[in-house]
Formats: sequence, C-alpha cells, structure tokens
Amino acid sequence: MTGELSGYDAVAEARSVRNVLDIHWSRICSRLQAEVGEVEYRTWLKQISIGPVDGDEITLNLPTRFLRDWVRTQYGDRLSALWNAELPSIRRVELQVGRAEPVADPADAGEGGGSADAAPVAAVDERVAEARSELSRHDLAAPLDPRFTFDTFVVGKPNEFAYACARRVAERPSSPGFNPLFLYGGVGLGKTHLMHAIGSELTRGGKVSVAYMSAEKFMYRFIAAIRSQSTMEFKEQLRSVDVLMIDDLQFLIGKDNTQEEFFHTFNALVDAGRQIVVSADKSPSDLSGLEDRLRTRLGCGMVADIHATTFELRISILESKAAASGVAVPAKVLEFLAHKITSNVRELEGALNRLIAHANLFGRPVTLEATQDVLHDILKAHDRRVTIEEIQRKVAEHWNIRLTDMSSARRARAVARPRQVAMYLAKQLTSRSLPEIGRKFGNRDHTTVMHAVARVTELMERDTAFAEDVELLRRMLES
Ligand SMILES: Nc1ncnc2c1ncn2[C@@H]1O[C@H](COP(=O)(O)OP(=O)(O)OP(=O)(O)O)[C@@H](O)[C@H]1O
Repeated sequence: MTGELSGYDAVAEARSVRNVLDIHWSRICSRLQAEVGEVEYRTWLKQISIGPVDGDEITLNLPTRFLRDWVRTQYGDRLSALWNAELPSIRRVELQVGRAEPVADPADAGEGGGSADAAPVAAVDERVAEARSELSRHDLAAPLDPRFTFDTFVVGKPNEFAYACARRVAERPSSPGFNPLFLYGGVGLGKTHLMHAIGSELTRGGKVSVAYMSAEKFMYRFIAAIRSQSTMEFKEQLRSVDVLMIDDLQFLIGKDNTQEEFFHTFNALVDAGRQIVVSADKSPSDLSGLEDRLRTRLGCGMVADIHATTFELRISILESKAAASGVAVPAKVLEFLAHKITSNVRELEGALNRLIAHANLFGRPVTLEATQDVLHDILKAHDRRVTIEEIQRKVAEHWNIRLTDMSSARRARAVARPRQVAMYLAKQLTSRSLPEIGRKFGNRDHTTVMHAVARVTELMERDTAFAEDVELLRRMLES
C-alpha cells in the first residue's frame, strides 16, 4: 500500500459494503423482536420498510394509514431511540404510508451476508453525505452514551481484567504498556460500554478531548473527506484529539485503504503520546484480514478480553438493572432469566426491560409465571433443548431410583419426591406445557405437575440441602 489513497478506491470499498441502513435496521428488528415478542413484532413491526435518510431523520414506510398510526403511537419513541442508538446522527423517525417491501427476517441479516452487488449505491452515498455534513459541523465523534459509565458496569470474573484496564486508561491515559488498549470479546458483552465509560470519565474535567466512533463511521468520514477534498482537515481533526476510540474494528477487514488511513492516524497519535482505545470481536492476532503491520501495532499495548458471562455475573447484572428500574423483581425471576438467557448481556437486558415494561404498564407484580408468559418467545429461542427424558434420567440417577419410576404409579416418598423434582425441572428447563410434561410422566394430569412445581418450590425455600440438590441437578442438566 502506498501514500495517499485515491477517492475512487475508497468509494469502491464503500460500495462493496452491503446496504448499511439495512444492516442497522436488521439489528433494530432483532432487538424489537426480543422486546415486544414474536406476535406483536409480526403483526405490526414486520410491515415496516425503511425509506431514505434526510439530515437527522429517517423515513419508515407502512402499507396502511391504520398501521402507520398504530405504530406511531405504540412504538414511535422506541423506534427513534433505537435508530439513534444505532446511528447517533439519526434523531427522528418519520412514519409514513408508503410502499412496504418485506423486511428481512432478523435471522437472515448477517453482517457478512449479501453480495457486494446488492449494495445500493444510494445507501452508501447517503452515509457519505451524512458523514460529510458531520465533518462540516466539526462533529468529529459520536456522542457518548451517559448510561454507559464505570458505575453502571457490573464487574465479575469474566470482565474484571478488561474493567481494570479501562479504569487505568481513564485514570492515566497514555501510560506505557496501556497504549493502545485493545478490548475484545463476543457480541454484547460490554466493550462499547467500557469505551464510553473511559470517554465519560476523561471528558468530565473538560480538559481532555476524546473522539469515539465506530470503525464503520471512520470509513464513511474518510470517504466523505476524500470526496470533498478535505482529507487534510480530516486528518488534522483526528490527530488533534487526546484520545481516539474506535469501536468494532473488525469492520475494517477487507477495507485496505481505510485500514491504511487508520494505521497512519494510529501511528501519528501514539507517536504524539495520545491514547488509542480499540475494540473488536477478536484478538489482534485473530483478526485475519487486517494488515500484519496494523495487527502488530494493535497488539503492542494492552490486550484485554471480555469472556462470556458466568451465571453469577448475569445475576449481578440483573440485580443492578432491576434495582435501577425501581420495579421489584423477585430473586427467583432473576435466577430464572440468568439460567435461560446466557448468550449476551444485551439480550438479558432486553428481556428484563420487557418484564419491567409489562409490570409498569399493567401494574402487576413480576412473578415467575408472568415472566414465562411475557417472555415466552425469547425463552423458547433460548431453550437449551434439554429433554424431559434427560431430566428424568439424571434425577433418577441422583436419587438412585429406577427410571421407570418416573412414570410408575408408585407413591412412596423415596420415589414420589424425585419424580416431583423431575417435573419441576422439566417446567424450568424446557418450554413444554404442563399437560405435555404430565404425559411424559405416565400420563399424569397437568394439575399433578402444577402441584409438583409448587411443592418443590416450597421445599426449596424451607430446606437448604434439598434446594442445593435441585440446583446442582439443574446446573448439570444445563451444562
Ligand atoms: N458488565 C456489565 N454491566 C452492566 N451492563 C453491561 C455489562 N456488560 C454489558 N452490559 C450492557 O449490555 C449491553 C451491550 O453491551 P455493549 O454494547 O457494550 O456490548 P459490545 O460488547 O460492545 O457489543 P457489540 O459486539 O455488539 O458491539 C449494553 O446495554 C451494556 O450496558
């Protein structure tokens, strides 16, 4: 790679990016689906198709006036907030009656999916135009989310190292050994949260200038600068900040020209003693597709990974978020959620928010039953696919009874109690209904299962040793 890039190359790069708005919209759809449930999503929101972006406003189309009005009153604010969270330059959502093309199912919307040819040039142009107007307003960076602070970040084993490194950078930026700080980990585990926390902490005194932006934004800014022949200003702007934070660096894979520009910016800043913070989904050495020299430099400072959450961390996060909401959420419900939703914190948070919204809306207390009902769709998607047969086998082994006793008519306590526990676990760990569970236990009635669930719950509250046994079984079945 050599010297100054040609605008043509960079624009070609941008054109090879799939319809960026579609990608953002797909992410928003996934979130909405998780928040409102499959039925509501399919009934109302799946009818939306995205229209053009004009300044800070995006148009969303709905096929009928009725649908438009309904979506506007029920979801208008939420849609604006979600768009703004995805693309901070979008501040308003305009809902109008228009031709609605079917929205891709969130499930089909992988970032890497779609052919390069499918990328509508108009969408790229829009992003570039948006980036250009931001540049002319000297809005170098995206605003920091005030909710993402160190205080609201819950620390546990999986993230304590990354947290400590982030704290250290916030306290003493550009310390040797911590520049760059490279945070990596799976989706929704708190990388962005930590970066914003560093930014907020550093800008609090008003003396340090911080620029935070996604790698994607970096690319569009760069292209906009090339198109408006203002690359020098762009470079100067970038190189004048004290701290530069680039989120989701993996976006630059395959974008050689933007990578090169980033590499030069990176070197200029580090050489001038400024701090760089970068996040990605993989470690520098695993980011194949990034230029070797860039990977090497990225790995030169502190590399900190955020591991997948543990049950304990999920519980702490839920407790903290429930407490902040002011809604009383029983420990049993939090435990249930922490067991069921293990993929990432974003989804866990989404599930809790939905429970809280329902509780506020209907003024009803949050119970385990209500949780299973309200989050039915999410829970189904996270069903670990533990089978009732597996549960019966494990429980029978644990209490040393015959497997056939799970469906036999024997009522001796030594047999009846493990059977009740197996029914309880079947209710907790599978999405089977009470009658379905009853059928698997020798065609018992659903009221028998209900009774078993209540009895085991009650015993667990009274008898710690018994509760530990049940908990252990649950963990064994889930792992
Ligand atoms: N340890 C934590 N304590 C409190 N909230 C957390 C924690 N980890 C993640 N979250 C929350 O989970 C959500 C997702 O986190 P974030 O956006 O930082 O993830 P990410 O790792 O940047 O994900 P992506 O890979 O999608 O960019 C945010 O709302 C964040 O506040």
